[in-house]
Amino acid sequence: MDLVPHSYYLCSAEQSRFMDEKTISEFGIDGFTLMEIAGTRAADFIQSQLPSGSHGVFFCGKGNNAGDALVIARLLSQQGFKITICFLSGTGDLSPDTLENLGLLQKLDEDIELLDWEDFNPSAFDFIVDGMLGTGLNSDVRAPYSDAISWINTQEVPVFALDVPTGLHADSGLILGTAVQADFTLSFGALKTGFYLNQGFDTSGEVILCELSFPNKFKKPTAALIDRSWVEAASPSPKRQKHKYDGGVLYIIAGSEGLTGAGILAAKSVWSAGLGAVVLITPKGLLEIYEKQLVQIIKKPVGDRDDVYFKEEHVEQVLDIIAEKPGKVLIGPGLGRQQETIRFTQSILRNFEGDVLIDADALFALSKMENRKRPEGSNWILTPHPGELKTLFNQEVNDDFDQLNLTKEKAREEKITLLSKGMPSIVGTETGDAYLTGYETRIFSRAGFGDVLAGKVGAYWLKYSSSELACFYGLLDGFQKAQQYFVENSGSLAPIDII
Ligand SMILES: NC(=O)C1=CN([C@@H]2O[C@H](COP(=O)(O)OP(=O)(O)OC[C@H]3O[C@@H](n4cnc5c(N)ncnc54)[C@H](O)[C@@H]3O)[C@@H](O)[C@H]2O)[C@@H](O)CC1
Ligand SMILES: [K+]
Repeated sequence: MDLVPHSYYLCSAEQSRFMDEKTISEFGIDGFTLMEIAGTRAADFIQSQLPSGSHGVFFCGKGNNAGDALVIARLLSQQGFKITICFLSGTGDLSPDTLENLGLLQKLDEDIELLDWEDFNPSAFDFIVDGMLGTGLNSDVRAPYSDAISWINTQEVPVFALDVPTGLHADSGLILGTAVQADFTLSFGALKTGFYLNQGFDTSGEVILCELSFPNKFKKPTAALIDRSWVEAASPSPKRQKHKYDGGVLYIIAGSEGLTGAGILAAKSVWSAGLGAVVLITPKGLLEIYEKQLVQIIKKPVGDRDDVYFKEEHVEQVLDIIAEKPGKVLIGPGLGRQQETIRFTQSILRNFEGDVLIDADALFALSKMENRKRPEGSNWILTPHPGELKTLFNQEVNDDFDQLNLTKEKAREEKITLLSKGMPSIVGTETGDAYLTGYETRIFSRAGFGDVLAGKVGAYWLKYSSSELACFYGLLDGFQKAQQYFVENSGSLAPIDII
């Protein structure tokens, strides 16, 4: 996680509380000051979005989330905004800092409307601020909070959620009962994992990080967001190649009768990432197809003319080929699930002491393997989709939060790099770190895109020698190509064209 700027860290509610408490008790900045900073940053943002004189309604609970809302209300009232504040649980039981902020608000001369939910009279507001519940949410949202949420979600004016949209679980991104549908979420101190998991992506709107004064040493994130800016800054400059084999060769072991498309997509994807040294290993019976489709790419046939899928008897030959030049292996796309192919794949995985990217049908073969120990000196990247992840580790994955936890846990336990495809896509590393995409990646689950992604990951693995960077670039570039294709072709999908 050393390479990641802190603004890309993703934290849980507990980690947010931890940073808060440590900053207050050990570092010496009190909670009231932190609340003032949070509110100031949020007020600046809201002000930048709206004309002065706008009328906002601020929904407040009784915890510190409401305190943030009261700071914002106070600051905006001084800038010509009209303010209505609606308390969901009255004002008799406010947290100490929130109560203090209510006191400050009442000292102002401005005409600020303060009322309880029972007296709330829906009228035309220009914007809504959600200061009901933040990281303190601990169960399904109760009335009257749920009633307020129902009303908020029918309004067409901008909704600014403070820290977390009320009802969204900050860790899992699951909606507890009901949740505020935010246009903007102003997240304090650190981004939350829940914005990018499960319903979080569709509930949080645009996420804005409002930095607080938490010292970096207290930041212990659950994961980090993958972003091109820091990924590029963290990449070593690729070694200048004199010869096309200098960076090593990517050997692709793919394809079977009826599934040659997967091998073609993967090989073209590697090629288009600018990697010249690609060798496609194929059963001899399929060579003709590849000769027509992959003119630029070197093919090495194994077995006999009537072999149209890999068999155990090809293992020796394949091991000899991949030992010819230094490089890495991509195994899986379109291999098929014949018993003989499964045994072939397992034997390669058991015997090859090098770097292997395991995808698609090779993941299936791996999941059927009794002893899954990696050979000494080998490094593995696995790229399962959610179904393959379940089969591989024989565990239920009910939602994205499970997927994040399982990906982290298994990557660390098995000392592998796990790129778990889905929305979001999650990368788990052998050191126990996790990274996830904060953008639309559902496209990778469409037929063909998995092969394109595997090709890209393989190419970048060779280029940078880092399995993590390989996964990040695969996800960034694969997505960029797919998105570009979508725009140009108004949504129709044909992966063969996007590589
Ligand atoms: N120093 C601090 O503590 C800071 C806190 N900050 C803010 O404080 C928030 C956390 O404050 P709190 O821990 O007080 O928690 P919240 O303000 O999120 O809410 C806690 C209150 O909500 C009630 N509650 C929990 N679940 C409920 C449900 N399902 N239905 C109805 N009521 C429910 C609890 O009984 C409790 O009274 C953060 O999200 C952030 O907005 C920021 O101001 C930064 C500084
Ligand atoms: K909130």
